[in-house]
This record gives sequence, C-alpha cells and structure tokens, in this order.
Amino acid sequence: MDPISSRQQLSTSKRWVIKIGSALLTDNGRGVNRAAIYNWAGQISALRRQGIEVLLVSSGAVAAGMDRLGWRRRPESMHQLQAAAAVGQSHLVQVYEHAFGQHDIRTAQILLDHDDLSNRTRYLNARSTIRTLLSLGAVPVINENDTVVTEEIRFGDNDTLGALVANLVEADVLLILTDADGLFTADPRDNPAAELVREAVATDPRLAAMAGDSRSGLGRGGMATKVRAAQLAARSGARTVIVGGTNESVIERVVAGEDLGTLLLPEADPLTARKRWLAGQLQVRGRLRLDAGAERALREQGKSLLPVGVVAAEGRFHRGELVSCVNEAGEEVARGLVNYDSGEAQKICGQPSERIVELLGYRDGDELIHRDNLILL
Ligand SMILES: Nc1ncnc2c1ncn2[C@@H]1O[C@H](COP(=O)(O)OP(=O)(O)O)[C@@H](O)[C@H]1O
Ligand SMILES: N[C@@H](CCC(=O)OP(=O)(O)O)C(=O)O
Repeated sequence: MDPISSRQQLSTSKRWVIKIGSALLTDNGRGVNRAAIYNWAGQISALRRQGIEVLLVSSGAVAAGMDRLGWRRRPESMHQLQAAAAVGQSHLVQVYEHAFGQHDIRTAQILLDHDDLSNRTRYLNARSTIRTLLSLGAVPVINENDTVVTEEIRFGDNDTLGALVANLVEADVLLILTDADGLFTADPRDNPAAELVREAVATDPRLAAMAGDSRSGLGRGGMATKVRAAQLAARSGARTVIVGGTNESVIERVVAGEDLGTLLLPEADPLTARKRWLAGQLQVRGRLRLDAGAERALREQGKSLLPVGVVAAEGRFHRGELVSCVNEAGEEVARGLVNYDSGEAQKICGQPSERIVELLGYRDGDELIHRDNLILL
C-alpha cells in the first residue's frame, strides 16, 4: 500500500478509538493536565460534529490519584495503586465531563476488566452499550477497572485495552497519543539519531526490536505494548497511528490524513480482516432458516435479520453465540451473533418484532441478528 493512499484512507474512517497515555495526561506527574484535555476535547468535539464516532481510552487515574493524595512516588502495593486509581478516576472523568460539556457533548464513563471482554454475554453487553452511547452522540471515556482487578487479570497498560476496545467495536482506527512523536527505530531518549518509522505492517517482526519500554515512571508499557496493540487491533481490521499528543491540532490533522507519527497497517485489507475476525471468533452453534424475503433483505439491502423472516431455529445456542443463516435451498448465506437463546428464537421466529415482549415477556432488541453482527458469505 503506498503511503499516500493509506493516509488518505484514514480521512474516510468513521469510527476511532483514541487512547491517551498517562505520560501525556499528567502535568509532569503533577496531576491531570487540564489544558491538554480541554484541547483534545475541542478537537474531538469538532470530529463528532462531522459525524465521526470517537471512543476515548484514557489512562491517568493512578497518576491523578497520587497527586490528589499527595504521594510523590508511584506506590508498589496493589491496594495502594487501586486506592489511587479510585481517587483519580473520579477526578479524571469530572475533567472530561466538563471539557466536553463546553461543546455540549456528553461523556460516559466505562470501566472494563478482563472478564468483561472474555465472557461472551458481558462482551456483547459492553458492545451494545457502547454502540448505543455512540448513536446518542456521547463520547465513552474508557479505562481499566483498576480498583477491582487482580495482578493476574490486569491489562496493565492501556495500549492493550485500547486495541481490545477497537476489536470490540470494530473501529476503523486506533489512534495512540503519547509523549513520543511515534515509533522510532530506537528509543529516541537513548539514541538521538533514531528515525521515525512513518508506515509499516503491524506484524513486521522488525518493529518489536525497535520498540522499548517506558521511561517516564508514569506510563506503563512504552512502545513495546503499542506495537503489540497495533497487532491486536489489526486482527479486526483496524489501522493504528502512534503520534505525539502535544502536536498542535494533532487529532484533527491525523483524521484529515496528514502524514504525522507512525501508521501501522493490518496485513490483510481491513474489511477482509474484520470479517475473518468476526467469523473466526466462535464456533457455529445453530442454524436459522430464512425465507426468501429475509435472504433478500440481508443480501441486497444490508439489513438486520428480524424474527419475521426466519422459518425455523435449529440447534441449541445462547444469546451472543454464532449461528449460521441458511436460505430455502439450505445454502449458507450469512453468519452472525444471535440476540436470543435457541428456545426463545423458536418462539419468536415467523413473528413480527412487536410481538417479542408478548411472546417472551421481555425484549432484547428487535432483531434476531443485528446487521453489525452479521457477515454475508
Ligand atoms: N522505539 C521507540 N520509539 C519511540 N519511543 C520509544 C521507543 N522505545 C521506547 N520508547 C519510549 O516509550 C515512551 C512512551 O510510552 P509510555 O511511557 O508507556 O507512554 P504512555 O503512557 O503514553 O503509554 C516514550 O516516552 C519513549 O521513551
Ligand atoms: N489504568 C491505568 C493506566 C495504566 C497506564 O498507565 O497505561 P499507559 O498509559 O498505557 O502507560 C490508570 O488509569 O492509571
């Protein structure tokens, strides 16, 4: 892919996860850098007004908490870190809420842990809630749920969390703002002759050798976790840009396709990667037989699958599992993550969505499979 076209593709991307690291968010370790947050909030608000969806993954809870508690050095003990995160997180979201409030944009705090992303039901709930927030025009502000995680299940660095969020919402781009201007051929703090890597394939093995640890004492993973995050994000087709967060209008410029920082690309074309990602996540657990109208709605109109167009639900599956959709001739036309258990699907198939509450006593969406969770084959 030539650099110009891949940068230009960024300017057509509609869903961005922007990760802001601890090293940037804190004012040299003295609490939260309000001016910087106000500046990013202004840029992100401008993007929202253009219809671009933005999710923020923000670090800084521990650093903000340390400042508020008057601690000068990052504590070693897990409980002290968790206490600092609890104090700092509420301050951090208050600053975001106020900063975005100036542009009439609501923020929504989301704290995630490992289980939220590995348990299917919780994964889907997180996904639906975040999608709903985006459709409402809110900016989700996401961090690790530091106060409850244990050492064994921590993401630890928010680069990894940013990538997993990009997978969760199938973002087009993961934009990592940090205190370096991108990935250099060596850590520029040690090697002033190091050169900026402008563009690479995320899985290029040479990158890992270039990327070192964090030095600031504030950030966690350094460039090593950013390169790994780009590889994770690429699995669902997201491109990653690593860039210096203090550059003027940096977010707007990267979104406009300007050649700033390091662009790390998925190996396959993004759409193929994304479909492979969705399809490869799970085993097929059941089968929905579609009538001809439903087949057309899926194939020709890109619609969601409604119960009314399903003739039969076969197999045993749970909400959130992958099912196959077959046409009247028995050919597989699509696969998707189903919104109802097999017993429920049997009760509502052939019925209009308005009857779901009457038939089941509750409703978990009008669709059996939402189009965002559906891959045509
Ligand atoms: N090859 C490299 N290119 C650029 N920065 C690097 C490289 N290797 C290590 N680093 C370090 O990574 C740091 C950024 O990571 P980190 O401190 O974890 O920040 P954040 O909190 O934003 O995640 C830089 O300040 C830099 O010292
Ligand atoms: N969840 C932690 C963030 C961990 C961290 O510092 O991550 P990173 O900014 O990626 O180096 C916090 O809010 O303090």
